[in-house]
Amino acid sequence: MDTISSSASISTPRFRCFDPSNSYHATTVNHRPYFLTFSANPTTAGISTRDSSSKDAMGDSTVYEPKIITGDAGYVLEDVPHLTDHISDLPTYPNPLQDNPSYSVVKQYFVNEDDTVAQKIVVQKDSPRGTHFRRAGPRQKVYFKSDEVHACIVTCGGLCPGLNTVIRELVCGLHHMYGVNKVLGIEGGYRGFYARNTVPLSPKVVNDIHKRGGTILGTSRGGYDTSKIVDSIQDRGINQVYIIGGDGTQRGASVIFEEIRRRGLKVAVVGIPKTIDNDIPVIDKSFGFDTAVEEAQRAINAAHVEAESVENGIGVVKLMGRYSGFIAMYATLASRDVDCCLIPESPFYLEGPGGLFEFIRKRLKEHGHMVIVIAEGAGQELLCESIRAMDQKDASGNKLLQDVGLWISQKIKDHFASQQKMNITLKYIDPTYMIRAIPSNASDNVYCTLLAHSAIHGAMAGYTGFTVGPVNGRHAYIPFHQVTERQNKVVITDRMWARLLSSTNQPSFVDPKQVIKDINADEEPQSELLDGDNCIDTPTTKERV
Ligand SMILES: Nc1ncnc2c1ncn2[C@@H]1O[C@H](COP(=O)(O)OP(=O)(O)O)[C@@H](O)[C@H]1O
Ligand SMILES: O=P(O)(O)OC[C@H]1O[C@](O)(COP(=O)(O)O)[C@@H](O)[C@@H]1O
Ligand SMILES: [Mg+2]
Repeated sequence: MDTISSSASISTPRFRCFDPSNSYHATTVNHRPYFLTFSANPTTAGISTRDSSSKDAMGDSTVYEPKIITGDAGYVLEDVPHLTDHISDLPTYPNPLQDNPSYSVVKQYFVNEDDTVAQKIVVQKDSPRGTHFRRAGPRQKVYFKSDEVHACIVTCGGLCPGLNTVIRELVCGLHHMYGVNKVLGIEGGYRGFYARNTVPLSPKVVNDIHKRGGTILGTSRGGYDTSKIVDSIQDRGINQVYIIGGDGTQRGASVIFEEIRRRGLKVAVVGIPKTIDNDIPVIDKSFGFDTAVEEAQRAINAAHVEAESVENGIGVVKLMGRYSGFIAMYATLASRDVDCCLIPESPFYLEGPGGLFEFIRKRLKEHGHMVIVIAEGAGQELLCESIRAMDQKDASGNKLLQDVGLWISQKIKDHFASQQKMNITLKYIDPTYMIRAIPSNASDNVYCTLLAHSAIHGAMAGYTGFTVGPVNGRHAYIPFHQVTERQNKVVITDRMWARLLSSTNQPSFVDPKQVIKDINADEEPQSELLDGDNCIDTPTTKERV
C-alpha cells in the first residue's frame, strides 16, 4: 500500500484478479481474511444478480482489500467500507435528526467526517501516530430515507447479559432517531434467516425486554450458510442487517458482507460485538462483562462463607472463559476473598515444589481456609494428560472443554486424602451459566444503548462491513478483520496480572524469563507488553468453520 508522507491520502480499494474458477474464495492475504469476489461492474449496483459464484457477469473476479488512508507522522486510518464503494450514484438525504426536538439542540451533534479514533493513546514524542478508526456517530447526510429502511436483527452464539438491551435500543433508536418502522427480528441465530420464523419488532414489543436475561430472538451455534442467508436478506428486501455476536458471528458477518457487495446490493451489514469472555480485540470491553463479574461475586462469596465455616475449608468456583481469563481475573481482583486464580493464559502445575498442592497446604496452615477461582479454559492441557484426550467441537467449531472445576476439585481431594496429615472439606460451585443468563446491570445497559446508536448511525450514513465498539473510550467503526483475526487475552506479563498475583499472593507457577521469551516468539512488541496497562491480543485459536 502507498504511504504518502504529507497530507492525508486515500489508498482506495484495490482489486486483484484471481482464478475465477473457484466458486467460493476465502483467501488469506497477509493473515487477513479477505474473501470472495464482487462485481467489478458498477452498473449492476442495486440489481439482484443472485449468482452466488465468485464470477461477475463478465467472468471477471476480484479480491477486495481494505481502505487504508495514510497521513502525516505515521498516521494510518483503517477505514471501513461504504455502500458507495460498490454502488455508484447513491442519493443522499439530510439527516432527520436535525429536526428531532430531542437532538436538534445538541451543539455539534453531527460527527465531523474527518474525526478518527486512535488505537494507541500512549505515545512518545517521536513515535508514529499509528492506527486509527473512523469515529462513530451521526453524519449530516444519510443514504437511506426513513421509509425505505427495512432492518433486521439477529443474535448468534452463546448468551450474554445485555443482548435484549441491544435489541431494544436498535429498535427504539431506529424508530425514535430515524423514523424507521420496519424492523424484523430473525429468530434462532444465523439459521433463522432461512429455517425459522421472523418476528416484527416495534418499540412497543421491545419496551421491557432489557429487564430480562437471554435474547428474545433466541440464538444458536452452527447452521451458517452464506448463500441461503443472503438469499433470504434479498428476498425479504432487507437493507440494514444488525448482527449481534462474538468472534464466530463476526466472521460470519464478514462473509455475508462480502457476498452482499459481490451481488451489488444496497444493504448495510453491521456487527455488534458480544462476548462474555471479553475475548474480542481492539474494543475496550465487551457488553455484559461487568454484569458477569458482578454476578460472579455472589458465587465467590458463597464459596468463601462455606470455606471459612469449617476447618481447612476450600471453596472452588469455576467461571467462564474459554481461552481468555478476564472474568476470573476481574472477579478475583474485585472480591479480595480469593486465594488463587487460575486462567488459561497462565499454565500451572499441581505436584512438587512451587505447585498448586504445596500452595494450598501453606495457605490452609496460615488462614485455615481458602478460595480458588478457576476459568473453564484453565489447565486444559493437564486434563488432557490425565483424562483421555478429546478433540470434540461444538456446532460452530469451538473446542468443547473438559470440566476443569470438577477435575481440579477431585484432584485436590485425592491429594489430601492420600496425605494423612491434613483433612480438608472442599465445596465446588459452578455458576457459569448463572452469570451469563441474567439481565445486564445499569452501566452495561447504558453501554448497550451507545453500541446500538453507534451501529444505527453508521448504517444510516452508508457505512457497511464493520463492527462497532469503544476504542480508548470513543466509539469507532472497525473493519471486521480487525476483530476476527485475533483474540483478546490476559497478558500475564502485564501490570494487571501482577496486581492479581500481588492481591492473592499466589505463586505465578511460571518462570518470568520464559514467559517473556515465549511472548517475544509470538512476535508481539515487548514494549507494549511491559509498559501497557491493558491486555494485548494474540492470534486467534479458532479455525474457520
Ligand atoms: N468462520 C466462520 N464463518 C462463518 N460463520 C461462522 C464462522 N465461525 C462461526 N460462525 C457462525 O457464527 C455463529 C456463532 O458462532 P459461535 O462461535 O458459536 O459464537 P460466537 O459468535 O459467540 O463466538 C454460528 O452460527 C456459527 O456457525
Ligand atoms: O454452552 P455453550 O452455549 O456452548 O456456551 C459455553 C461457552 O460460551 C461462552 O460463554 C462464550 O462463548 P461465545 O462468546 O463464543 O458465545 C464460553 O465462555 C463458554 O465456553
Ligand atoms: Mg466465540
